[in-house]
Amino acid sequence: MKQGTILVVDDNRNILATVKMLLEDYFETIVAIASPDNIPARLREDRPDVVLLDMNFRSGMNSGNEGLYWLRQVKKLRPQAQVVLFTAYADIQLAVTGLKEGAADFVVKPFDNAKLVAALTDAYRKTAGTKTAVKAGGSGMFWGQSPCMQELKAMVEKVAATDANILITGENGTGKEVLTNEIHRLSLRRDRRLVTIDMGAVAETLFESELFGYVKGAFTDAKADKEGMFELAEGGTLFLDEIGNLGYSLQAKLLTALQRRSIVRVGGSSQIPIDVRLVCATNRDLRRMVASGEFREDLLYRINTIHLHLPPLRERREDIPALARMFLDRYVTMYNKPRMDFTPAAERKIAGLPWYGNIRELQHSVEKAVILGDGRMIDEQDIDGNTAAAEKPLDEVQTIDEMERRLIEKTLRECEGNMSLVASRLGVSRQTLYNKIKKYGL
Ligand SMILES: Nc1ncnc2c1ncn2[C@@H]1O[C@H](COP(=O)(O)OP(=O)(O)OP(=O)(O)O)[C@@H](O)[C@H]1O
Repeated sequence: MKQGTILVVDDNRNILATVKMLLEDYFETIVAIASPDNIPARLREDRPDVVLLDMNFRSGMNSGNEGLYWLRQVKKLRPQAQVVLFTAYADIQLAVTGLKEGAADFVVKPFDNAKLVAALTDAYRKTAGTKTAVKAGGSGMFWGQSPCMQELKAMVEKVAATDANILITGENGTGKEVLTNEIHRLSLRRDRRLVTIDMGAVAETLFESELFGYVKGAFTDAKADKEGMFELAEGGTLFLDEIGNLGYSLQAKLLTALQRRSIVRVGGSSQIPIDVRLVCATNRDLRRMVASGEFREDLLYRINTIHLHLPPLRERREDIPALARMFLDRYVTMYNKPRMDFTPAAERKIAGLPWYGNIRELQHSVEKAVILGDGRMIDEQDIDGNTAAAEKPLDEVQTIDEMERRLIEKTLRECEGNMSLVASRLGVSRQTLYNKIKKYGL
């Protein structure tokens, strides 16, 4: 299925033509321009979801700074568009600066077709939240068979079509954004936009104008009226990611907008009615934040009409093998590799690791194994299980509980999940071991 609009900007006409042809299977509308000077007009008229932006134009400003300049322009004129930078190998440092300034990704020239398509379709998914036709394997929500995920699925199917506000909680990498995309896809608002805003990434000073827009003259840079995220999401879904990072005073402003179902642009006076379905996500404990005075209780009630919790991967271990296999198939296709498989030892290792970075970590680990693998089999040493938390040095461990958990985890890894062996090594009964595994969510 072809979806979305992409703007491709590159002064090399050969590249422009090649990329255009390549993307025809993936994007509904492709606008290709050779001169960056036309960017503002194209943003206004074509309203692209994704911009593929060359970092080095032959004329004009030197040393790739022109690319950064245009990145900032796009972010200013059309903040909801995702920008993927197209860079020469020598410009990688520049691309990294670009990422810090809000680019979604970068692709190095000479480019690999599959990687370029994956970067652009992923970027589109971030804006549109729909299941994009990524030929190399697809990237929708994988539910798994674990009872907790099946329960969650049933709940999502029940509530997606309502307009109830939803709060999604879960550790990093558990799939809160993927779930939001799924909710939007299943909702009656699926033909309208899913607008995402990362509360952690928006400077406090810009929050109001990002969310509510502004009128011309509201501040020095306000050269024209601009709609904010609420208006952009009109009729659709507004996804406020990392809601726990929203400053206390700004929480009141958000609450007011939600209560009144209308917003006032910064510097404006008229109330603009809004019809959005709100989905918020956080990895923080908002109840605890309420108790410590960091989060407004009234806002919490407003945003969590329905609460969905995504369990960490280690609490639904039965889903790990199928997820790993799905990522294996995806990356084998994406990187044009011959058919690959896991050895039984690799399967055991994957099933036994704690995956503190959850699905994101598992995905990256499999991707890395596929990229680096040169045979048909992925063995246990190809699976990178050095999770951040597992790497935490022992002298940073603060509590006896944490020490115990670490020891059990380490032994589980070493014994590849063989419970009897783990229990005997640790000098406890199997039942005690099970109780502790449950207690620590291993
Ligand atoms: N159910 C799923 N099926 C397929 N892929 C998934 C699923 N959940 C997560 N992923 C993949 O894992 C990665 C992390 O997902 P996502 O960004 O949705 O997590 P998150 O909980 O929002 O993370 P964070 O809190 O760090 O922002 C993404 O690359 C996504 O494609």
